[in-house]
Amino acid sequence: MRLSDTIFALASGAGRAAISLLRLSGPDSALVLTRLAGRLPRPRQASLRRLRHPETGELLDEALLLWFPAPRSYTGEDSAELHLHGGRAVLEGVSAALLACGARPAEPGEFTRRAFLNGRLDLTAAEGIADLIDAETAAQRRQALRQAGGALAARYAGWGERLTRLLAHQEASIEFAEDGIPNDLDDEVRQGAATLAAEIAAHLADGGRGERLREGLWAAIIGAPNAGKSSLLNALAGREAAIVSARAGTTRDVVEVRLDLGGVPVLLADTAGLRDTPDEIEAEGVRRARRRAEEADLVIALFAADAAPDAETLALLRPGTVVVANKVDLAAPPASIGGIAPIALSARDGTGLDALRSLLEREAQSRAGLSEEASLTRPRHRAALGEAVDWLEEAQRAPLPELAAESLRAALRSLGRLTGRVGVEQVLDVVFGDFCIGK
Ligand SMILES: Nc1nc2c(ncn2[C@@H]2O[C@H](COP(=O)(O)OP(=O)(O)OP(=O)(O)O)[C@@H](O)[C@H]2O)c(=O)[nH]1
Ligand SMILES: [K+]
Ligand SMILES: [Mg+2]
Repeated sequence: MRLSDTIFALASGAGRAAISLLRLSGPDSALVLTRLAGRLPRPRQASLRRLRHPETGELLDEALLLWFPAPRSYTGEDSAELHLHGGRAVLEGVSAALLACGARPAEPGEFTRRAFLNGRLDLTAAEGIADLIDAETAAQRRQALRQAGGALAARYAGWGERLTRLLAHQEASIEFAEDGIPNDLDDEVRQGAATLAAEIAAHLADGGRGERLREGLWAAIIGAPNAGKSSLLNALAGREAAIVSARAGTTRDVVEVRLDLGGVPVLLADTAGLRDTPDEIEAEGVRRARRRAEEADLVIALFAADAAPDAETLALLRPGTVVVANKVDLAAPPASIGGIAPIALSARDGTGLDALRSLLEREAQSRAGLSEEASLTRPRHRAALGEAVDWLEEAQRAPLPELAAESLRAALRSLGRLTGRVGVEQVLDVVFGDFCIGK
C-alpha cells in the first residue's frame, strides 16, 4: 500500500441500483477528476458534470461530483465522490477511465486506513466504523457510533497522557534523586500507577458486554425430549425453522435462528432432547446439546408442565438459567422447578410468550446491553489493556526507579498499540483486513 497512489472504489453496494457511489482519494485526485470532467467542481459543492474517457473522449455518464480538497476529507487527502447512474456498464466505463488516468482500485479498508495514517481517527474509531457497517441491531449501531465518534479513543488517550506524566516524573526522580534513596516523587508515581491500574481494571471488569454486543449472544434451549423446545424456537423466530413432531427425539442437529432481543443480536439454538439413548445419532445430538448449553451466554431450560421435571435438565440449571414450564394449556405449572419459579408458557396457544420474550430481552440486555460508559468491544482491546495493567503493577513493585520507569514505558506501549500510536504495522493489517472495499 503506497500513499502516493491515487485509489478508487465503489462505496455503495454492488449490483443494479439508481445510483452508484464511487470514491476517489490520493494526491492525483484533482488531476484525475479534471481529465474526466473537464474542470474541478467547487470544494464540497455538488456539481453536475459530463464524464468522458480521457483518451477516447467517449461520453460515459452525467454524474454528480463532490470535490474534497485535503485535509478536509474522510481520508485527509484530496478526495472526490462520483455519484453515477447505477448501471453496470456505467460503472465499468468510469472505472476504465480512472484506470487510464493512473488511479488504481482500492484494497479493502484502504480509505479508512489512510484516514488513520493521516491522523483523522485512531484505531478504535476505525474499528467503530467497520462495526457500524456490520451493525444489525439498534444497540449494535449505537455502540459502533459511539466508538466511531471517538469515545474509546478519548478515554485511552486520556490514560496515555496520565501515563506519560507518570513516566516523566519517574524519569525526573531518577535524574535528581540521591543514590538509592527513594523520595516523595517515587511515592507519587507509585500512587498514580495504582490509581490508573485500578481504573483500567474496572473498565476491563465489564463482563465482556461490549464484545458480546458486537459479536452477538449465544442462547440455547435445552430440555427433555418432547418438552416443546422446537415449538418454542419457532414461536420466538416467527417461522417454522425446526421440525416439530409428537415423536420424542425429533431434533438431532443444533438448529439456529438469529433474533433481535431488545437491540441485542442473539443466536438462539434449538437442541436435541436430553436423555440416555442407544441410538447413536440421537446420542451425538445429546452431546451437542450439552456442549451448546455449556457455551451459551443464556440458557433456557424448558420443562413440560404435564410431566415431572427430568433429572438431566435439572442437573444443568445454573444461576441465571431461564426456567420455563411449557404446555400450561394441558396442566398447571409447578410453583418451583429446581428452586426457581418458572415462566408459564404454552408454545401451542401463545400463552406467556410475550412475558418470556420480555424476560429474555432483559436478560440479553443485562449481559450485552449498552452501558453508561463506552465498553471495549474486541479481544485486541482486552489484551492490550490487560498488559497495561500488568505493567503498571510491575512498576509499583519495582525495586529500582529505573525499573519502574521501564515498566511504565511498557505500559505506555501497550496503550499505544491499542490506539495505534506505536508499533502498529501488524496491528493495522489485523484491524483493516476485515473491512469492506470502499471503506
Ligand atoms: N399441548 C401442547 N402441546 C405442545 C406445546 N408445545 C409443544 N407441544 C407439542 O409437543 C410435541 C413435541 O414438540 P416439539 O416442539 O417437537 O418438542 P421438542 O422438545 O423439540 O422435542 P424433541 O426435538 O424430540 O426433543 C409436539 O406434538 C408439539 O405440538 C404446548 O405448549 N402445548
Ligand atoms: K418432538
Ligand atoms: Mg425438537
